[in-house]
Amino acid sequence: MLRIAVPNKGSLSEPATTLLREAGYKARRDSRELVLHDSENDVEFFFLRPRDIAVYVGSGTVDAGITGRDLLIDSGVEAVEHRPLGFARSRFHFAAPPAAISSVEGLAGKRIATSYRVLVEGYLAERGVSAEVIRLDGAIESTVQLGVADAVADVVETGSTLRAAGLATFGDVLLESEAVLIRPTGDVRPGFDKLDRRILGVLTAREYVLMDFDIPVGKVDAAAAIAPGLESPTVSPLHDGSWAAVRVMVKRRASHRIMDELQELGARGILVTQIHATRL
Ligand SMILES: Nc1ncnc2c1ncn2[C@@H]1O[C@H](COP(=O)(O)OP(=O)(O)OP(=O)(O)O)[C@@H](O)[C@H]1O
Ligand SMILES: O=P(O)(O)OC[C@H]1O[C@H](OP(=O)(O)OP(=O)(O)O)[C@H](O)[C@@H]1O
Ligand SMILES: [Mg+2]
Repeated sequence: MLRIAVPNKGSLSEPATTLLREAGYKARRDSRELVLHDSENDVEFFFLRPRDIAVYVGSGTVDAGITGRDLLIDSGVEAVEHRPLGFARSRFHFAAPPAAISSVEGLAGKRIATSYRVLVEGYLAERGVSAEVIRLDGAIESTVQLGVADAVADVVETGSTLRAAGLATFGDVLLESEAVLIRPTGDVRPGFDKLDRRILGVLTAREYVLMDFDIPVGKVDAAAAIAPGLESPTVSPLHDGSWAAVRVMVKRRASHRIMDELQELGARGILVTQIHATRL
């Protein structure tokens, strides 16, 4: 039975649960449930703190886990980042009051508050900057105002938390993070590939839509040039022999541009349908 660690709280928890549900796994009914046995799919889910998940996977206690890339790196453990999952995207930045510090070199001798000590100390060491790193659990942006730090190093998504605290980022982005599927180093555990295929099926379905349209037969080639599909479009004859029905997968992001172009070409009855799962 495959043992999978899933975030029980925070930004990762809900999207991870949704992904697994869409991949056909049993969902927990109560957010206090810590273990969920899905006998139909021969897997067991352990709901754990996202920061601890890398540790359980790294030690091989569980066979797979979902966590953040930043948390995996900060844990310092060795585990394989097997697949990015496209949610909980964030950037990791230094920030300080704009007039006070504006470069990484300017951090020398200063106090930096962060929840990601290993990540920050690694970055500073690489650049030969010596500073005091203060490890705190959260609300990092408040530490400068509270006088316990001169700068922070934290997760930024929209930047509104930083702005509200009167801080501005400086230097390079330390890390681009998102949720990732991780596994222990060494041989892939039995059942892992099936989990991975199911997840990939859902991620691909989210990326594509199905497009149907009718087009005069003489314009099918031009339509296929606009929307070539993955292999090639499915073309079916209409009862009126001068028209054809075409079905094709297109990238969700491109779907409106493609509809514009097909309509200009002479396509009619263009329909876009959501795909729930795929195996390509
Ligand atoms: N506002 C955010 N937007 C996007 N991703 C975020 C945000 N905050 C945290 N993350 C990401 O979510 C992952 C989990 O972070 P963490 O465990 O700190 O949870 P959290 O969402 O901050 O919840 P909490 O701090 O309440 O426990 C990390 O990979 C982090 O980069
Ligand atoms: O750039 P923004 O969109 O403002 O998001 C970034 C903020 O979100 C997270 O905080 P969270 O809400 O998890 O609180 P925490 O600091 O207690 O972890 C993160 O630690 C930042 O503070
Ligand atoms: Mg947080």
